[in-house]
Amino acid sequence: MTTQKLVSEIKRKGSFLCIGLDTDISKIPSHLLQAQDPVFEFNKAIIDATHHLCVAYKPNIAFYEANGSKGWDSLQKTVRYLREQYPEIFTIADAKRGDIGNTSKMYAKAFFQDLGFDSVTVAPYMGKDSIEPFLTFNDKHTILLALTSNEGAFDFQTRLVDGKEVYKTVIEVSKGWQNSQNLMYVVGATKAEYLMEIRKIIPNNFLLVPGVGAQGGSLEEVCKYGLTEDCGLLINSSRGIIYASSDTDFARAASIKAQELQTKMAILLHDN
Ligand SMILES: O=c1ccn([C@@H]2O[C@H](COP(=O)(O)O)[C@@H](O)[C@H]2O)c(=O)[nH]1
Repeated sequence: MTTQKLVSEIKRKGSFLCIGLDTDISKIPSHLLQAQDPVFEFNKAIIDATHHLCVAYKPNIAFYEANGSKGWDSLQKTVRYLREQYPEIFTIADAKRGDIGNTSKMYAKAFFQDLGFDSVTVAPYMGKDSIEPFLTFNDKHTILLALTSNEGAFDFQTRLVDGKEVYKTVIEVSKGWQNSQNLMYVVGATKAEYLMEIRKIIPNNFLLVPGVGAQGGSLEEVCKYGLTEDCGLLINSSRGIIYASSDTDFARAASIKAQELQTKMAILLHDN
């Protein structure tokens, strides 16, 4: 999906919500466990109940890998379902990959070609040759970890090296990579106070912002410095939406939580 199409969907829906499909088999309602693929049934119900309120879904690959080959089946079925039923939705494989060039090429093939995701998250630690194989895919987006939402972000990312924070160097250097127009960046909602500085380096790039909801990040704080003319933000919430109820009403409960965020987003977009 092109950035232009993503922006037009954000405007049409009045939403820049991304729903995280971090589907943990031990947390899904017990009545679904009789199904042949409980994880897919859960995802399908969540998607059907919330697709009109969000513009993106982000399955975190760890939750699928943890179930072995069955997990990959559930993931594949989920992405196919989204592509066939809701082709206007932007899909994010939260996989945090990156390796030497020829290995990254295989990761890119797996997530963009085989699974057909619109985007994948990657770690910048191994540098340019580990990321460029992802960037060669046109109309696909590579989402680079910049400043993550967890406490451990302070271990390396905010450290000064040659007088500059590592996360700023990551963003600045990555702007010079081939096809860097295909880059988006992860910035945690718990780090909203850093957004003013980040927007000075990348005024227009889309940011994927996890950490609203269960991690306590504030939507309003993120928007204060993160919003651009074209929105420029995808705000993710996973547990806060998909586990709103553990009973038979789980999909409706998820849609209520998603609606709460979408309503606030529509106002923020309107006032922007
Ligand atoms: O900095 C980061 C990068 C990725 N994540 C991922 O986003 C979701 C957040 O889930 P919640 O349940 O809404 O807390 C999850 O998949 C993380 O692995 C992140 O939180 N922070």
